[in-house]
Amino acid sequence: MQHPLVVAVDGPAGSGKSSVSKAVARRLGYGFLDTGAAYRALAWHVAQSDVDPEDTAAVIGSLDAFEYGIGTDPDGYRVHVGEHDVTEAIREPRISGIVSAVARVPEVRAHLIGLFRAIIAAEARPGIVVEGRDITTVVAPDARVRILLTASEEVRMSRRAAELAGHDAAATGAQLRARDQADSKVVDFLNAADGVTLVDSTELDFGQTIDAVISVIRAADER
Ligand SMILES: Nc1ncnc2c1ncn2[C@@H]1O[C@H](COP(=O)(O)OP(=O)(O)O)[C@@H](O)[C@H]1O
Ligand SMILES: Nc1ccn([C@@H]2O[C@H](COP(=O)(O)OP(=O)(O)O)[C@@H](O)[C@H]2O)c(=O)n1
Repeated sequence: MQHPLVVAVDGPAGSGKSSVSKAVARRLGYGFLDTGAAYRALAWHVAQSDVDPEDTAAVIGSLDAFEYGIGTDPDGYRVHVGEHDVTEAIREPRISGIVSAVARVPEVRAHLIGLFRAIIAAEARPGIVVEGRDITTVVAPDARVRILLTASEEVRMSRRAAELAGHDAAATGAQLRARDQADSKVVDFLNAADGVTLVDSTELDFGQTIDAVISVIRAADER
């Protein structure tokens, strides 16, 4: 028996991974880990250090001074880099615009994957919902529950645009599409790998999507 029970959730930008996983964790009394936040926090750190995100060697060099802090409480979710609370700053379009360049570096991925595995292993709650792009395939391929959460591109764009009210909706949509294209060259999060259950939220509202994910977890529990 695996401790904690790991629920791995992957999917493209705006599919609902973060909000749905957090709500599922809350409902089940599980921990929650947003792995994209770590890539975003590193992109923030790179920008803060005036490092060119396209300069691979400099990005790798910046890992040494990257003091990342994140908890797994779905209710008290804050992201820190050193003393800085970057929870809101890492969601800004200027960070979304450079995060893929940082995330494609293999040394960066190896470093952060080690961190994620340590956080998962240290989880004290009975389970943890971990969401990202390569959780079902690379970070936790042995997870008890593996889900690919998708939604049509149109729906994902309109959800993200609603969230970033005040920013240009067309620019937000174009950035989301460009980021998915860049990210999908590094890991495949558009097709469900063997043993991964597809949950398509295009026609589901938020509550129905949470219920769909919980049904997959319950079904796995009964196996
Ligand atoms: N099934 C759904 N129906 C309507 N809105 C949703 C649904 N799932 C997620 N959302 C909303 O869409 C937005 C993007 O979700 P988010 O969890 O940030 O996606 P991701 O982490 O995959 O990028 C959020 O504002 C969230 O509340
Ligand atoms: N497991 C992961 C999670 C995120 N990422 C990278 O981190 C970025 C931000 O991830 P995110 O999950 O916060 O993005 P959204 O889908 O929430 O917009 C992605 O665009 C990827 O470049 C990754 O490479 N692998």
